[in-house]
Amino acid sequence: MMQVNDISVSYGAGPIVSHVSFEVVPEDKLIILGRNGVGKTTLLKGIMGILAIKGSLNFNNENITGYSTSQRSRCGLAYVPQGREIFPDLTVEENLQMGALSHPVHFKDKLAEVLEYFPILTEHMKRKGGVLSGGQQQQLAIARAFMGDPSILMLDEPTEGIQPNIVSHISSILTRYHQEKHVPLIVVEQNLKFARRLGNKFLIIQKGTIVAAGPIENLTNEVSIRYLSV
Ligand SMILES: Nc1ncnc2c1ncn2[C@@H]1O[C@H](COP(=O)(O)OP(=O)(O)OP(=O)(O)O)[C@@H](O)[C@H]1O
Repeated sequence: MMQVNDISVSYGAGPIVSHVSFEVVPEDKLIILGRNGVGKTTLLKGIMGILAIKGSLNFNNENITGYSTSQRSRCGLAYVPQGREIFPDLTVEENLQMGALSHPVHFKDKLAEVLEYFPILTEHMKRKGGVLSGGQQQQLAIARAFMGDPSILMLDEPTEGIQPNIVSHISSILTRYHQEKHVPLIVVEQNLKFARRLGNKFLIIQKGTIVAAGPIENLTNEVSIRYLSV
């Protein structure tokens, strides 16, 4: 499905992500963990083509290393960035339309399908995205990604600053979406409870390299103390 082969990413000086390799198959809900500043966001941005990478990236047997971000989107890669980055001055409906740019003909059908996952958004369709609460904005950002019918979905800290009951709701929505659509997830996360509940595999990054990886059952308290405690 997706092979990340020996990827390095830098902002100029030394590499921030260094020789990272892993594979994602359709069954996967891969959680990427690591302390602050170790390169998790940089890795996702490299995969999404927002930052240039060294190494290679294959998606569905296609080498997409040289593709631009929009070409990667058209291949089915979707990314919900940290801080959500919805369009605050556009309405909820317009935000969702932006997510459906690649499928404008089927907008109404897709909208109805996506709102089944996020019924809360139905009552806010005409409001500006910027006036929604943080939890609602996060749901809008994920809903917008669903509108593009992604083949793989990457999320950067979807629980950051979100109250616990919405965190658990988001976990349920992502689990259901994954089960129903068979879309693999790559989720950068600091919330261990959320990670264990959602994920089937994990990897931990330290100083830009993978230092631990495996099935989620192996993300023991001992491993978290060793690599994640501050
Ligand atoms: N635009 C940039 N220019 C230069 N350095 C950057 C830039 N963005 C991030 N960095 C540096 O790259 C390193 C990794 O940052 P990154 O955001 O990928 O970490 P992270 O693991 O996602 O952290 P966090 O958990 O805090 O979000 C940090 O040292 C950061 O200061």
